[in-house]
Amino acid sequence: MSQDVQLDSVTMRFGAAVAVNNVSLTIQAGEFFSFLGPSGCGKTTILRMISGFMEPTGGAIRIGGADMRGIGPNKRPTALIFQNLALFPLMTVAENIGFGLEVRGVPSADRQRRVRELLELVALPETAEKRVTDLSGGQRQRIAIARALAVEPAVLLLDEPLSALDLKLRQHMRAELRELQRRTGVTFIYITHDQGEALTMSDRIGVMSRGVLEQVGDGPSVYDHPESAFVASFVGETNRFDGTVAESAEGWAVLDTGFGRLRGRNPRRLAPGDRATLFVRPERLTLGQDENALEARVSHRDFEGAFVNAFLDGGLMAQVPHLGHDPAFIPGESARLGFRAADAVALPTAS
Ligand SMILES: Nc1ncnc2c1ncn2[C@@H]1O[C@H](COP(=O)(O)OP(=O)(O)OP(=O)(O)O)[C@@H](O)[C@H]1O
Repeated sequence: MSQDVQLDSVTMRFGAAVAVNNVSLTIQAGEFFSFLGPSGCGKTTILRMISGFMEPTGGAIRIGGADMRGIGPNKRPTALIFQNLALFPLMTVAENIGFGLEVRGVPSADRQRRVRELLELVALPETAEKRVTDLSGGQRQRIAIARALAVEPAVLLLDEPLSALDLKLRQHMRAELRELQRRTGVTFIYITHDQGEALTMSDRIGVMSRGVLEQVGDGPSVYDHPESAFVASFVGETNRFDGTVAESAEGWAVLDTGFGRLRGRNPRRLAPGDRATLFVRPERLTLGQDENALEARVSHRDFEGAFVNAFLDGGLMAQVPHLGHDPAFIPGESARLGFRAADAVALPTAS
C-alpha cells in the first residue's frame, strides 16, 4: 500500500552550513511529487533523509504516520533509484529484479512469478535472460524501476534517474514513469533540476532554493502564479522588468520601470516605494497588444521549429508559434509589444 510522507520542520546541518532548512510538507499517498531546484539546493539531502541514509539534525519524518527516527533504510517502506541505476552488470535482468526478494528469503517459485509480473509491468518480458549490459539506456532504466518495485515499497524515491539518457529517450521515459506511477499507485518522490521533467510528470512540485522550500503546487500554479522572484525565474523562461512600485491597490501594482509604467498582479502586497520586479512569460509578450505597451529593438531571432524566439534590447524575449508566416520580428527594427496586466506578476526583487 502506498503511504503518505510527512516532513515536519525537517532540517539538515553540515557544520555551520544548512543544507535543508525547516522544510514542512505532506506528500500524499499515491502522489507523484517532485522536488525541483538547482544543483546544491538540498534535494538529494531530502531524499537521503526520507530513505534513511541520513538522519535529520532537526524535525521529524513520518511515513504512513510512523516516526522514522532511528529506522534504517532496509526497515523503511521506501526504495531508492539512483542516478547511475546501480544494476549488477554480471547478473541477468531476472536476477537483478529478483535480487531484493532473494535477500529477503522469498522462495524461488514466488520470486520467479513476481519477476515475470514486473517484466510485464515495464513491458520487457523478453529480456529476462539477457545481461543488463546488453540493454539500451531506456531498457536499463525500466529494469531499475522493476527491481525497486519488486520489494513492494510504499514510496519510491527517484534521484534524477533520467539525467544520463539522451533527450528523446528522456522525453519518452517521462511518459512511461508517469504511466507506471498511475498503474502501481505507489507514491513517487522524484528529484530533478529539470523543470520540464517536473512539470510534465508531477501531481505537485516543491521548488527549492538554498535549502528552503520556496513554493509547493501543481505545474500550472507554480508556472502561472510564482510567489517569489526565484520561482518565477527558475521555472520556465521569463522577462523581468525591475523597478519601484508607484501605485498599489487590492491585487494590483503599477511599477516605474526602464520601459515606463507597467501594471501587473500583486500577490505579495507590495506597497509604493518598494523595489520590485515584474515578471512576464515570453509567450505572453505579444505584438499588437495595447495594454502595458512598450517598444524595443529586435536584436535577433531564433527559429526553434515549433516556435520563433525574438530577442529584444533590454534583455527581453518574445516567443510566438511558428505557423509558416512568422510575424514581423525584423532584426534591427523596432517592435511594438505589450502584455495583459493579468499575465504579469510583481514580486519583491531578489536580493
Ligand atoms: N555529506 C555532506 N557533508 C557536507 N556538506 C554536504 C554533504 N552533503 C551535501 N552537502 C551540502 O549540502 C548542500 C545541498 O546538497 P544536495 O546534494 O542535497 O543538493 P542537490 O540539490 O541534490 O544538488 P545536486 O543536484 O548537485 O545533487 C550543498 O551545499 C552540499 O555541498
